Amino acid sequence: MTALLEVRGLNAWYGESHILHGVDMTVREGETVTILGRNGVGKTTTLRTLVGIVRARKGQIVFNGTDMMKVPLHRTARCGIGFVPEERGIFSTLSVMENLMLPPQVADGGMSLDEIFELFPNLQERRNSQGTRLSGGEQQMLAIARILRTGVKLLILDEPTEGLAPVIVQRIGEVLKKLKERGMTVLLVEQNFRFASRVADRFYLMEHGQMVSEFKVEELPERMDMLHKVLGV
Ligand SMILES: Nc1ncnc2c1ncn2[C@@H]1O[C@H](COP(=O)(O)OP(=O)(O)OP(=O)(O)O)[C@@H](O)[C@H]1O
Repeated sequence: MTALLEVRGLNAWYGESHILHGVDMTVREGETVTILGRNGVGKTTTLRTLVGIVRARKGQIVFNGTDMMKVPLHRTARCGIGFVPEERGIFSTLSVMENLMLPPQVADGGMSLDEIFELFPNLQERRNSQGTRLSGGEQQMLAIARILRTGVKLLILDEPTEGLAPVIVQRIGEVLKKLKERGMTVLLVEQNFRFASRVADRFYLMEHGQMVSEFKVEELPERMDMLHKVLGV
């Protein structure tokens, strides 16, 4: 598999606070990769730095052949990276339908409304509901659906299952599996280890602003002792 995203020696700062200390990671085309780690180690900051929200950064980010260090935040989606933040980023005063009609198509391969509603039947039922009236799970699905409309090649998700009921978590897992079948590449941060172990092909474990370990899903059994110690899973 070819590397879609290559990150080398990535450092990032919030003001004086040095948060990322040389992050190295690779995401290959079609893979689902999960970043694991305790609270506060820099997982969210890694995603925010990759997409260019955190600009105080140093190092290399190459995506699909483009040097992302030179790309302003508003051009990130055009380059093919879509980001769903923890707070989801939908327009809560607009309806489901309006939220789905707004995102610009940035590349070929953006999903049609029919495809979106096939993947998220509940969004079709709620098509006229305002964002604020949606459940947490529906909001998360709408946030993902909005990104899928654009045609990006890499979907980045920050804790997509946070605060959601087990049945909804399972639905999101099914969505990610279907996206994988379509060839989508996904990078996510996830605290829910059970969920992550079902959807991911590969994991990075993060500590103190660096990736300290990298392993495939097949290697999970032999890593469980270490993960138990670090994450308490
Ligand atoms: N906007 C900010 N300004 C200053 N410091 C921040 C900011 N956001 C996060 N931090 C700090 O950066 C460090 C890394 O935070 P980050 O959110 O990336 O961690 P995380 O691994 O995603 O953990 P969590 O699961 O708790 O979000 C923490 O020490 C946090 O307090």
